[in-house]
Amino acid sequence: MPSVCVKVFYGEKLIKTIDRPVHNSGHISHVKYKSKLYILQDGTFIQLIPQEQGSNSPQKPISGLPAIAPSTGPDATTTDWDREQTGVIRAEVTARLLVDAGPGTGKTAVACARVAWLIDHAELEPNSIWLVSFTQTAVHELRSRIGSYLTNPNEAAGIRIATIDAHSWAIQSGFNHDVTMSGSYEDNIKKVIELIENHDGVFGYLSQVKHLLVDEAQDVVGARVQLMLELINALPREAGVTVLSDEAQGIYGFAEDQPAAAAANGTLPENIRRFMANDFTEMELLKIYRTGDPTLQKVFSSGRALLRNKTETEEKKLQGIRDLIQQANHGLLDAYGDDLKNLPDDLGNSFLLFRRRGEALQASGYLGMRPHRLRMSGLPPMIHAWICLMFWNWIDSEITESVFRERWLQKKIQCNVTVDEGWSILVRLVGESQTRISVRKLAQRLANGSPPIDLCMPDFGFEGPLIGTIHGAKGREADQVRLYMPAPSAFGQGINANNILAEARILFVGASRARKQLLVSKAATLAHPRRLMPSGRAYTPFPFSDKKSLARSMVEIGRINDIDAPGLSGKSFFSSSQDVTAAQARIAGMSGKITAATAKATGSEPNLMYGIGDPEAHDNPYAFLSRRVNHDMTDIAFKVNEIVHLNRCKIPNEIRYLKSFGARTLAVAPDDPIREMLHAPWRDSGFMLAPLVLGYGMVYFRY
Ligand SMILES: Nc1ncnc2c1ncn2[C@@H]1O[C@H](COP(=O)(O)OP(=O)(O)OP(=O)(O)O)[C@@H](O)[C@H]1O
Repeated sequence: MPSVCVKVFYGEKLIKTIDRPVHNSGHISHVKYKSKLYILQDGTFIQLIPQEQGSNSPQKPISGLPAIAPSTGPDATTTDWDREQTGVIRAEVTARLLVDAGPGTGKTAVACARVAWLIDHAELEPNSIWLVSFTQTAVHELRSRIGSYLTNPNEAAGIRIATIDAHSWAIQSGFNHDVTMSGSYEDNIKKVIELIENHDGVFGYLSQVKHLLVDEAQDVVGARVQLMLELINALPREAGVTVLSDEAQGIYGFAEDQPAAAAANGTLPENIRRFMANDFTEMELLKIYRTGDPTLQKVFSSGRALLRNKTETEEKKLQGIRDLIQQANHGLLDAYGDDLKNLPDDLGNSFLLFRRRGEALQASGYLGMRPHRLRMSGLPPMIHAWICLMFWNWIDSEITESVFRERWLQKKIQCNVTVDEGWSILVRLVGESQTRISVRKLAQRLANGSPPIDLCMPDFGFEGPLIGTIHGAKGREADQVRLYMPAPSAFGQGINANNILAEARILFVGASRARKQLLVSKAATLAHPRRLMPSGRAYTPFPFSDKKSLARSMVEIGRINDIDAPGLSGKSFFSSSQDVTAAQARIAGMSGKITAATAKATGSEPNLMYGIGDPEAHDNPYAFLSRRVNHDMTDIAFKVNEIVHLNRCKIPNEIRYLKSFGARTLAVAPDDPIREMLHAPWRDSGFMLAPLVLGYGMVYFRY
């Protein structure tokens, strides 16, 4: 077959020149590009059609991502990449690489550039590339970063980027029709492994994968390691695999207090070395790009060397990391509370990082109504409010594109997604065809614990500095990092005292997020938040009191199930649909801003209910806390009583100092029996608005 040198244009832009075999049908010559045939125009060039032209064009975006940021980092195809990075980005399509490299050396950037290269140069279809990321929010950022490297950014929408759990859900729900993801996460992963091993359909599905990338692989431990090994095993031999990790940053769990025991059988890279060493080539990235500051570079490189040193004791490693951080400190901050009360104004690009969730919540409390964002484990999925605004009174199981567009206009939806983008995201997720989506499937999909990231907000809050746990900031960077380190004495008091090495790594991860400045302060020393089993709620009992008559504790409010569907539209909380309508309208009005809230108790135990409302007003609550809060409060009251012996074991009358960070959509699956407890039309639609309520205030127990 003759071949020809073809110029590929995207709009006016020449994007590449390639050699291609020519196919002839009749007197028309075609060439194949990315698995599609194009007519050779003028015998020498093909024209890809930019997004705004022709709805059936092969280049029509298959999803409307929220606007993709223009490239700020290095371009995937330019020579900005160093030799080691280029070696990974442009490795053979079928290569299986294990890349271990320190913080800020460009692992994530390289992973994104590799995906872009695989699409643009190796011509893989975007949907044949799977990228596994550690957290939901990282997924969000990876997609826009890849988009910024691609010739046609819209192709980023087709790449399968998800957390391991979301990939598992996709496999399960595709091949096991009575899937419920209700078991423990270990059970669910086991079921997926069984499917991969035994189900021909899954095998066929995985045979379409041409490349698998895993970022932050040092944190893949426990059952997820087995799942990833099975997945790699099930891929066709010619599928490439790129695994990126930094052993020195291994902090394992999703949560800041997940037991280190989860890593007993080793991390994914360790297991790849153990079982698949012959299939993988090990590579390194050497240069630190995150920061040019010499003191920070020293923390990055000396810290990593210390943590990887096999002869040093864990205690010495922890002390060594603390010392390095103190030496790199660009200026000591005031004591914790004073620093937070007097924060400078221009902290938009700063992280305020804490070791524990309770401390981060407390810090958010200090900031009051001042704009800030929050990121950590345990918060509910923040599904965009527009989903609920569109569907709260939609009771059919499907909706067509034209009706969807009409409703969008009628309901005056205002959000950071256009109607076109909204529709194409839904078509991709739950489309029955290009012009019809299943609203029923949408409710099902959003009700499970890992809703698709394209429909979620990355943080609680919209602007200002980001407050969070070090775990929540993993893989990210900011110009300034304010690191509130636990006092050395805290290590005997519940902070992983039996895993000193993990603590050293956590501090290392926190410090190595900084691009320009690292400022260090101490976290509050009085606070000893503990975990409450089984919910994981943080609380800080206060054993001392001036008057000796107070039984009190700070208690975390705002965990995943603290507000559930009955508390938003349930018949046992609201007397009529009209009351729910009024409450939902108030929540809609809180969208996009931080507002003060308080939860007041009505009724008496065991039927006591906490209604959330405006602290100043005396009107009806707009939402109710779930019974889980009552149960945990009762347990905490008893625990506090063990300390103060005041026999004040009744739960508080009021939970003050709450804040709402706006509104999110809460979905209830169509077959969930909870629906029967709700007023119409929420019972039938399954979509309602929930306030993003959070707090870590002091509560007073009664007798
Ligand atoms: N070749 C390069 N030239 C310029 N900047 C680069 C280059 N490679 C990476 N960077 C930039 O360096 C920063 C750190 O990169 P990245 O976040 O990918 O590192 P990482 O190895 O994943 O870090 P960590 O392990 O700490 O999460 C980013 O801002 C990225 O854009």
